[in-house]
Amino acid sequence: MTQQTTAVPGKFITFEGIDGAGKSTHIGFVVDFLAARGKTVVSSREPGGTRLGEQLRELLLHEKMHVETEALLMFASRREHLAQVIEPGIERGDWVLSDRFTDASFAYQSAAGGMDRDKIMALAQWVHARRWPDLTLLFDVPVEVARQRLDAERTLDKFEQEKADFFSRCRNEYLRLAGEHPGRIVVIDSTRSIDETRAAIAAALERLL
Ligand SMILES: Nc1ncnc2c1ncn2[C@@H]1O[C@H](COP(=O)(O)OP(=O)(O)OP(=O)(O)O)[C@@H](O)[C@H]1O
Ligand SMILES: Cc1cn([C@H]2C[C@H](O)[C@@H](COP(=O)(O)O)O2)c(=O)[nH]c1=O
Repeated sequence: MTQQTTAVPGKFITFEGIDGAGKSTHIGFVVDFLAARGKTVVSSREPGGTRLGEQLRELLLHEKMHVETEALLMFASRREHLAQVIEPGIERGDWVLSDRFTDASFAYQSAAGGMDRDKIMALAQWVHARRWPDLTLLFDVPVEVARQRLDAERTLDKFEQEKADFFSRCRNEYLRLAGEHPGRIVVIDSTRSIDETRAAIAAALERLL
């Protein structure tokens, strides 16, 4: 008789926040934290995470385009990411981390870019109706703090060059989403020191372990 073993499904954790909020700073910490607890971790990002997705990322971060084209390309990248990285990883029992997912489309293309929210929801239902993150860490800082952090460090891409009111709309939408999904989205006060922020992240992760 053949015995079939089915892996316990893994988890899906996403990182969100306005540009410069500090989310990328903490992904390495989360990888180490979970690995130390015996989890196999896959760390990825959107747009990107696959060969095609990284090509789309180049276009999305550097070419001006209609906001609906932008949303469609974000979801094209996401579809490939789900097929190649997210779903196979979760099925293997891995913990899949993604630097951004669909909440970013609500914040950037809809709230800030002006696209109809229902169209983003329709794309989300089409592309990943049954797959939403188990946990979303929302790194929250005032727009001015994020701007100072970005200015201190790099050449700005298309989104990072947007004005303060664009990021205010993004931030407000992220906070609105957190209010709508309190069981999934944990707001992390990212104005605190890196160590204090890590402690808040660790507490949120413990809930999933
Ligand atoms: N808690 C913190 N205190 C002070 N500086 C911080 C803190 N967290 C991050 N930073 C700094 O802010 C800058 C931006 O951080 P990071 O690249 O992680 O932001 P991000 O949210 O991933 O931005 P983006 O989405 O644009 O990539 C970095 O220089 C980082 O060192
Ligand atoms: C997934 C996703 C991303 N964006 C924007 C948000 C950021 O400005 C960039 C990605 O850059 P990061 O440094 O890796 O955070 O893309 C978006 O507008 N919509 C999306 O769905």
